[in-house]
Amino acid sequence: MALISHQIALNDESFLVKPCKPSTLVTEFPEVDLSDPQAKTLIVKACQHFGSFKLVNHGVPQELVTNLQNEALKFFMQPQFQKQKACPPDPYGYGSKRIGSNNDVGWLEYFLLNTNLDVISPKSLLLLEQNSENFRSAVNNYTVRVKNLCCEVLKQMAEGLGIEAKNVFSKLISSERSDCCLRVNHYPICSKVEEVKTLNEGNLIGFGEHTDPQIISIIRANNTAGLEICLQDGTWVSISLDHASYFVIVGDLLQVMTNGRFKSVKHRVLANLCSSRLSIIYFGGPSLDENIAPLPSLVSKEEESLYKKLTWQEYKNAAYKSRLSENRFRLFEKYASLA
Ligand SMILES: C=C1C[C@]23C[C@@]1(O)CC[C@H]2[C@@]12CC[C@H](O)[C@@](C)(C(=O)O1)[C@H]2[C@@H]3C(=O)O
Ligand SMILES: O=C(O)CCC(=O)C(=O)O
Ligand SMILES: [Fe+2]
Repeated sequence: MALISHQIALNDESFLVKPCKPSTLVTEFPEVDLSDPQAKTLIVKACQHFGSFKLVNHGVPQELVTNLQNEALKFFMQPQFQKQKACPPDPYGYGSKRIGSNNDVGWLEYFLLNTNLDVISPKSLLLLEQNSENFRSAVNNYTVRVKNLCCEVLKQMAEGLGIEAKNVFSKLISSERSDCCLRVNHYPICSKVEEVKTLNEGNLIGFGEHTDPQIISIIRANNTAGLEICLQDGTWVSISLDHASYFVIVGDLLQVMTNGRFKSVKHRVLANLCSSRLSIIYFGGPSLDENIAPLPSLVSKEEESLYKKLTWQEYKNAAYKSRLSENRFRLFEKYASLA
């Protein structure tokens, strides 16, 4: 199905980001084959250096992805008044151009649902109910499989880190009350290409720089470029993602639980001026009352625990009050208030 070209007015100056450091294409970006016996070692290495990696041979059937993409496109093609029945996002629901509740904007529209039926929010239910049975089953079938994938990847991380209880991370996601969500982002083509080129050296922010607050995020996108990650030296690299691979991102909670061994990576999406982009992201979060702190087995005698304990609810509340690009780690840092 062809992607849609939307007309969104380019009159909001906050889209026009300051020229950012140019991005480079890293050809040797880590790619992990989940069926490779070395996968756990490669995953740990990638999470330490890049806070992310590409994942192939993951076992999620292409059909589930294609169904969800098609249903999502049907949703986005509806008239605005129909989509806006699930607006404004709270954070769940349908959103357009505004991200979160703190004046962040981006060249996109999206829907966000929490997927666990035990804790599903009213807006997520509304979104499911206002759409067809095909939409609901595409969402359900996909989330069941991607959640399993999340757990598999988290088990490999635990094994790779030499942790005895290999379900130490995955049990947080598989719990009945886990706080996981599914987001579908649609970045339309910007029809005013010339205007953007002149005003902003060709850069139009789709989704501004941020880290993901949860444990892990798993991204699937159509073939369109736009996703970038920030390397440790502050340079941005463009991630070329084909339609069959996943991109896995370490979230803030995983950085805390690994006592900083894994890096929660800053990433952003630049809108593509030639073709629209559709991405599907599954965010794996623990139950709201889960205490998050560095795992004792990862804090060696010589080291100290870098972060204090917070529940996911405490961290989530604070994170959702912050701007997209804010450094939310201060909340976890033990010595921040002494500085
Ligand atoms: C500006 C914001 C949007 C966000 C909540 C926040 O206040 C800061 C974190 C943002 C983020 C990034 C990852 C996910 O896309 C998201 C759903 C999340 O959990 O944290 C978004 C939030 C959002 O879109 O509401
Ligand atoms: O759309 C994408 O590829 C990534 C968006 C993102 O980082 C997010 O939704 O948190
Ligand atoms: Fe993100």
